[in-house]
Amino acid sequence: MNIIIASDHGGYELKELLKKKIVALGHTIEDVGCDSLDSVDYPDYAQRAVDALVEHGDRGVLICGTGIGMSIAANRNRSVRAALCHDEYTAAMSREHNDANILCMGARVLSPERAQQVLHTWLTTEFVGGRHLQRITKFSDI
Ligand SMILES: O=C(CO)[C@H](O)[C@H](O)[C@H](O)COP(=O)(O)O
Repeated sequence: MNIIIASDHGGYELKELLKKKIVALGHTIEDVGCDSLDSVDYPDYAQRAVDALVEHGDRGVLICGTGIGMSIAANRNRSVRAALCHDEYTAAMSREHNDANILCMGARVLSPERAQQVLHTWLTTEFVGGRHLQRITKFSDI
């Protein structure tokens, strides 16, 4: 898959670590910033990632301090189902039940080890469809 990744300054170091993990899993990666620990505004990077995802990406990974701001921003786009995940269970459910196309994580919430586990689960879990397809289709009515 082609994975679009972005962070703000709070997620920059975790982003750099997770890029290696994504490549090791055999995916291509497109990093749309940020590029340092300098303070930036997370909606700017959420928007860059969403634009790239909608245009040519398969999935997205967004990281800020809590993951909350990135998830709020990304979900403003109607093509996005961004899920803020804290553990392997929420990561698996966001894929199996919600067909999440963006994973959001908080670098100030998760240890680097936990974040890598969450990412691995999220990238390797498939949507199960069925009643869950019926439900996520209703997002477009809201
Ligand atoms: O989700 C967030 C905000 O809703 C993120 O945690 C940001 O990374 C955080 O707000 C950044 O805070 P800072 O004090 O400017 O580093």
